[in-house]
Amino acid sequence: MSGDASDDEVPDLVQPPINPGNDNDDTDNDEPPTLIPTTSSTPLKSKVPITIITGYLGAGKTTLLNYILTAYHGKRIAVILNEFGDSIDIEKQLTVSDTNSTSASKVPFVPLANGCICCSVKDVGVAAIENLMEANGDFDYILLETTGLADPGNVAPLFWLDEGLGSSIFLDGIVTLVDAKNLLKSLDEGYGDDEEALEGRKEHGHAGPLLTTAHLQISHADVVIINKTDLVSEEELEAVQQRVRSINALAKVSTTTKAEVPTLEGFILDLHAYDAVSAADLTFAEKGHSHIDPSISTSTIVFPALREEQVDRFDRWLRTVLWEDKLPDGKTYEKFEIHRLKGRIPVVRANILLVQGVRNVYDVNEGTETTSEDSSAKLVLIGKSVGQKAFEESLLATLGQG
Ligand SMILES: Nc1nc2c(ncn2[C@@H]2O[C@H](COP(=O)(O)OP(=O)(O)OP(=O)(O)O)[C@@H](O)[C@H]2O)c(=O)[nH]1
Ligand SMILES: [Zn+2]
Repeated sequence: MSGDASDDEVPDLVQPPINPGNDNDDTDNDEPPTLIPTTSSTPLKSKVPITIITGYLGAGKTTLLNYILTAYHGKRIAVILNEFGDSIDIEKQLTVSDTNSTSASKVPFVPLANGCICCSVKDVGVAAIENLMEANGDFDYILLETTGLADPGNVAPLFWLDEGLGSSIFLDGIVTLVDAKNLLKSLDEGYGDDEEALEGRKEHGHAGPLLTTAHLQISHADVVIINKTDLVSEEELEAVQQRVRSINALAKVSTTTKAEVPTLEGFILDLHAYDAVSAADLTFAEKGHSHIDPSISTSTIVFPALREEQVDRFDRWLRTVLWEDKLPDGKTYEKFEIHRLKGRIPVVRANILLVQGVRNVYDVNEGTETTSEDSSAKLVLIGKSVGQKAFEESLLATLGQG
């Protein structure tokens, strides 16, 4: 091991200077993202994973939660329902809880069997959840069920935080439930997406093929569970699977009835989807080139391993693409949008770089493998218009190889 860190250290989790999704006026019901000092007397504890569970109304989110709570013994799990002024969630509490059901709407926390608790919150955020944990003791795992219309791309960056912030939780992964019977219709027509939401998305440059909440929930997923398979024929199920894979070739896809997934650990829980990038993750994505879905697709750029002096240029390319929504180095291109990004970028005579991104937040870490001369780099992009040739041309031009 070389003792001293080189001065061009790989950047930590990088966020754009201004978060374009957030207006910056100080609404006073919003807790500021305070840094939590790590110097307190609390002994070092391991961080608690949080899994975000999304999926449209009735897709089977609560069914999955109940299944996990029954099947995943030996862990204290906190279930958090993100209510957003949605009355349905009171019902959810009742479904999940097996005690205290009558007072569920008054008491924020409902104790569940096997030491789990359930609560319903309006403002999801690290501070809110850390308060919850403080008030209720330690938990081994947190499951956050979002409302059916939530865009996971807005929720994920709240929990995907830099080590330096000293947070006690970390984002483990996003699990999206889809309803086998209704998914194709939802992707083609939008579901429950009110006019306003669709108009809003158009204003954000989503003209052209319809980009629905169903797309967003699939494109950001680490795991997609196609539930309610009992309601469709084999052919219908096959079509749904293909459509899901064409949108997101990085996600693991499985099919279930009553959300009964074959295993939990490593399959929907404890994924470490935001800190690891395995070669296997990218291999499948590289093969998929179908563009069945008109709005969102997965695309892989393969390019030669970087020389050390190209690492900064690569980072500049990422910043321009993710923060400015532009392809650097002057090529004409179609307007695009990146939801998720993963890459393994070997650097000649140095360690491999592992790249992770969700929307405009990204992270580059050094892996342990060193690079052989002939290994190539792979960058997988999920989003709108990510299949265009201009991506590769722009990247190679920025690296000085074009
Ligand atoms: N036929 C069939 N019904 C299912 C399946 N899984 C769940 N359901 C039923 O579908 C309904 C909705 O399931 P939930 O788990 O409440 O779905 P949800 O996504 O939590 O719904 P909301 O919280 O309302 O958004 C319930 O009546 C379930 O019993 C399945 O695989 N097949
Ligand atoms: Zn539910």
